[in-house]
Amino acid sequence: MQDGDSSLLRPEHPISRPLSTLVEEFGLDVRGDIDGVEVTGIALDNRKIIPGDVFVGLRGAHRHGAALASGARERGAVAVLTDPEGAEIAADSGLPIVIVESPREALGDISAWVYRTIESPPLLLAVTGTNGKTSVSYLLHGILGQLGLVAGLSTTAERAIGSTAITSELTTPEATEVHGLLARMRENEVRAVTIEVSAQALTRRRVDGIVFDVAAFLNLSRDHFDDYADMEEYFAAKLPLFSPDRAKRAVVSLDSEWGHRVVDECHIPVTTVTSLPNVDADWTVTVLQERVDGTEFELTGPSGRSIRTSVGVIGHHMAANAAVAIVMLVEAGFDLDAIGHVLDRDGEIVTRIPGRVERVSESRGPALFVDYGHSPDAFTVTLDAVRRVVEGRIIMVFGADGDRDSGKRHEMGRIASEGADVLVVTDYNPRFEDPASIRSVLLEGARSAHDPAEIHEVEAPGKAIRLAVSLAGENDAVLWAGPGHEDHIDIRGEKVPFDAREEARLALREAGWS
Ligand SMILES: CC(=O)N[C@H]1[C@@H](OP(=O)(O)OP(=O)(O)OC[C@H]2O[C@@H](n3ccc(=O)[nH]c3=O)[C@H](O)[C@@H]2O)O[C@H](CO)[C@@H](O)[C@@H]1O[C@H](C)C(=O)N[C@@H](C)C(=O)N[C@H](CCC(=O)O)C(=O)O
Ligand SMILES: Nc1ncnc2c1ncn2[C@@H]1O[C@H](COP(=O)(O)OP(=O)(O)OP(=O)(O)O)[C@@H](O)[C@H]1O
Repeated sequence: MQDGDSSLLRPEHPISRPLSTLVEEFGLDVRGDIDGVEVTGIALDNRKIIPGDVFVGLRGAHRHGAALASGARERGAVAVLTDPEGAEIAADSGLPIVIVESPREALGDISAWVYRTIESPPLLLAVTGTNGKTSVSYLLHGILGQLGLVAGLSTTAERAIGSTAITSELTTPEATEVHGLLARMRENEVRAVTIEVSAQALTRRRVDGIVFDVAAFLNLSRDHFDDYADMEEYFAAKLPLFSPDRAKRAVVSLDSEWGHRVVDECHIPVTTVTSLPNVDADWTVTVLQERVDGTEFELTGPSGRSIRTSVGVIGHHMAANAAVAIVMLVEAGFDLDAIGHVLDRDGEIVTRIPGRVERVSESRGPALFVDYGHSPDAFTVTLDAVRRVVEGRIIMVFGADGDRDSGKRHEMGRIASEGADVLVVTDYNPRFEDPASIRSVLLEGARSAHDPAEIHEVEAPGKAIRLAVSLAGENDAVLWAGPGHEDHIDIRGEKVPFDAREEARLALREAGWS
């Protein structure tokens, strides 16, 4: 598995199709000669072009992709697909130009045509929400494997076919890569695919050309206010996933108020789930036991049918995530008893969720969890989960993403300070921002708490985790929120290798805890 490796995002044995047929079927305009031109793939980054590809030139924030058409031709592109502005820009590229008014709007269907992904698709599952998408996707992937299916996965952390995986760049790949991945999965006889769908992916039409069998809505809370003006706009970006042209059925968690809005406003059959005691839903999850190594729960559905099992991760929220995964499979046509049978056989949902409250410590010494939480709600939920499984203090290490929704930082600091006993505020992906000013807002938030925690500031994350471990006693817990599965820190656009889980293990070893 390699960062930037996109090998799984296109078929190994592509099917060649005449460009003229594409042009005819989609009623597109053409400049240049396309007679005899055969297409085997499609890509919107000229660096990822391989011979036989159509290069899609999109207008971006920094450039018009069509300006890079000559480079695409050098790598073997057979044509450029672009908008009227791009057609002018790419005029001298030496490639035939296919013109479409709005390439993003057409890209899903065109990519589906190139890779023939509409023909006999696998079972298609989608997961959206502010928090929990990656976790639910891995839980689905795990149960599908336990049921004996070859399963495929696309998440923030990895794209995977069975046990082969590559590191992800975006949460949801662009439409060209989504369909390339589906084609690759078909070659590998994948029967069920789970795709994590971000709000940005819906806004940017990355999952067009797909009709999901079941789509789940998990929750909505403050995040991504750099992409969306407010919660209403953020919600409006998510809602289109629950329309008949995108999904056949919905599974909606009523754990956030926004779930009720999805139920009221969507136009496909809906099944509801909740982990809250006083909310009416089709399915209810009850947490039976919370341990440092996992959570046991019971899920009860219509006519009292129930299932009792465990997930090997801490937290009420993980039981709620697992419940959504199970209900999605029931809605997809799997028998609840068959699911119950494999879970009983294996003793739990067998999965590995990278960097989501992942315990990296051993049985001796403080419990150390590395998490991907980077929103106020994720902090609340994980701190609550840790508090319920440890007797001692919580020492929390965290920072905040640079160049991402700066308005949430104060609240993150306050929540951390109210939920933990000791804070170590550090750096996390400063990108092009000044890391000291990110920390200062987090610290301000932390100091504004009703009953503030003991607060430390340590710039370097490696030193921060070592301080946290040195402050922790046998019965305490260290929660490192932010880096999760990531293997680098982004400093001014440079990806500096940094693996928080590895650093945390080292820090424990150096402190004599393993
Ligand atoms: C802000 C944003 O949406 N940026 C996206 C955008 O980049 P851009 O507008 O800066 O593109 P650009 O650099 O102007 O380039 C224009 C075109 O030229 C192409 N190009 C560019 C350079 C080059 O050398 N060769 C080349 O062909 C690009 O592929 C693009 O098509 O177009 C690129 C190609 O499609 C995307 O990869 C990129 O996503 C960036 C990486 C991103 O971070 N997106 C975020 C907003 C995002 O989508 N996040 C969500 C989830 C987040 C979450 O839940 O936490 C996600 O699904 O990942
Ligand atoms: N059901 C949930 N409700 C609230 N918070 C959750 C839930 N599930 C997970 N979280 C928190 O959100 C963090 C991110 O989890 P996960 O990666 O599964 O979500 P995500 O929606 O995929 O986020 P991202 O798109 O940023 O990867 C977790 O590490 C945890 O702190």
